[in-house]
Amino acid sequence: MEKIIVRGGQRLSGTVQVEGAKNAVLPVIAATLLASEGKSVIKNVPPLSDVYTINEVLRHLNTDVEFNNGEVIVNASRELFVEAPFEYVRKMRASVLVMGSLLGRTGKARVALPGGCAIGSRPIDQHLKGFEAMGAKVKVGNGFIEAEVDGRLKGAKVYLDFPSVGATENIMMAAVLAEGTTILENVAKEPEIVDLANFLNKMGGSVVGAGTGTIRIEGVDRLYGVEHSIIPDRIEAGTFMVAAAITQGDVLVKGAIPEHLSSLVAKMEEMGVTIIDEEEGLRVIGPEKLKSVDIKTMPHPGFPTDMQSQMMALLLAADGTSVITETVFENRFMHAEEFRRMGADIKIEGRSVIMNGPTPLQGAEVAATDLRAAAALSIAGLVADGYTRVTELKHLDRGYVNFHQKLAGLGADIERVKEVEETPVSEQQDMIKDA
Ligand SMILES: CC(=O)N[C@H]1[C@@H](OP(=O)(O)OP(=O)(O)OC[C@H]2O[C@@H](n3ccc(=O)[nH]c3=O)[C@H](O)[C@@H]2O)O[C@H](CO)[C@@H](O)[C@@H]1O
Ligand SMILES: C=C(OP(=O)(O)O)C(=O)O
Repeated sequence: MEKIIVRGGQRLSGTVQVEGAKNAVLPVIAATLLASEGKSVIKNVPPLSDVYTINEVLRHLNTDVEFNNGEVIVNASRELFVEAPFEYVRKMRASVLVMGSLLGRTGKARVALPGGCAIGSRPIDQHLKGFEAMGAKVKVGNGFIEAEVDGRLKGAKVYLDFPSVGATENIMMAAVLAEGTTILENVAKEPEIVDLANFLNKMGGSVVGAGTGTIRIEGVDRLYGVEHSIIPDRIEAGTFMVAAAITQGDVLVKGAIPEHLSSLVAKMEEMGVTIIDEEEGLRVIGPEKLKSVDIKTMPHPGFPTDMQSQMMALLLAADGTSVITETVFENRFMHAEEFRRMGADIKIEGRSVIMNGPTPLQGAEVAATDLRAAAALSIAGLVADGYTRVTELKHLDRGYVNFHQKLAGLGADIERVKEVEETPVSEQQDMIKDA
C-alpha cells in the first residue's frame, strides 16, 4: 500500500499542465466500438487506471487496443463479443458505457450490474429507460443487465428524469446507429457530452444540440474510425486552482478552459481569489484571507460535485461560516469525517455540511474515500500543521496523473511512499534534528 505524505506550509508557485479529461476519454473510448471500419486514434489520453480498465473491457469485447504516449488506437472492425463481466465493472462503474455502443452496433449487450459505490447508490434506470424506448428488451438477473433488440434500435423520444451524464452518453451512443430520429430531452450539458458528440459526428454520425438541454440524433447505417483529441480535464484544473488558492500561491494552470470552469471561477472570486484569464490557461493567486461562501452542487453549468471535496478543503481555510449542499449524489460527504480527523469544525445536516472557519488544520493519517477526496485531503495537508498521510491511493490513480509530482513541481513538500518505507528521508532528518 502507498501513501502520500505532505508537510504543510509551502506556498505554491509556477506552472502546472492539465491532462486530457478522464470523464471525456472514457465515453469516447466506449464509442470507438461503434466503428465497424477503420481505426480510431484518440489523442491527449491520460495514463489513468480507469483508462487501462476501459481498454481492457474493449479488448475483452474482441477489439485491438494499443495505448502508447498519450494515444489510444482501437480497431473494432471484427465481430464484437457482447459481455462486460463484473471484474471490470467492479473496478470502474463507467464500464456500463459500453452498453449503448454494443446495443447500437450488435443489437445485444450484457453488462454486469454496477452496484453502488462510496458516493451513493448510483442506479442506471435512466440509461435503461432510453434503451427500452428504442425498442430493446431489458432484463436484469443473476447480477447482469441484458438488453437485446430484434434487428436495429428505433429512434425514439426520451425524456430523462434527471440530466444524468452517463445516461445521456449511453443513449447517444445507442442512437447514432438506430433507425430514424432520436430526441433526448432534459439531458446533461457537461463539456464531456459535447466532446463525445463531436467524436460521434466525426465518425459519420449526426448529433445536434450537445451542450443544450435537447439533443437530436439522426441514425446512420455505419460509423468509421477517426482521429480525435480529448478536451482538457476541468476537474483536474479546478483541483490545482484550489491548491494554489489555499496556499496563497500564484500558479498558472495550463490548459484550463475558462468556459468549462465558470461556476468554480465565480465561487473562488467571491472568496477573494484572483483569477486571470491568460492565453495558456488560468492564473490563480490566493489571497491572505479567504471569505466564506455557500455552495450547492448541480448538473453543469452548476457547481460540479466533482469539485465539492476540494472546495471543502478551501472553505475550511475561509473566515466565517460556509455551507455546502450536495444535490447530485446522495452520500458524497465521507471525506468530511477525514477532515474532522485533521481538526476541522464540520457539521453534517442531511445533504448539507456546515463549516466554521478558518480551521487551523493539523496533520493526521486520513483515508481517501474516492478520487476527489484523495486530492482534497492532500490539498488540506498543504496548509496543515505537520505531516498529513493520505492512504487508499487507488482512488487517486483513477483520476490524477503524477498528482504528487505536479504539486512538488509547484513547491509543495510532498512525497509518495510505499507503506514499508513509511517515513520519508526528509522527515527522518527532522526527527534526528528534533531528538
Ligand atoms: C465517468 C464520468 O463521467 N463520471 C461522472 C458522471 O458520473 P455518472 O454518469 O455516473 O453521473 P450521473 O450524472 O449519471 O449521476 C448523477 C445522479 O443521477 C443519479 N442517476 C443517474 C443515472 C440513472 O440512471 N439514475 C439515477 O438515479 C445518480 O445516482 C446520481 O445521483 O457524472 C457525475 C455527475 O456530474 C460525475 O460526478 C462523475 O464524475
Ligand atoms: C465520481 C467520479 O467519477 P466516476 O463517475 O468515474 O466514479 C469523479 O470523477 O469524481
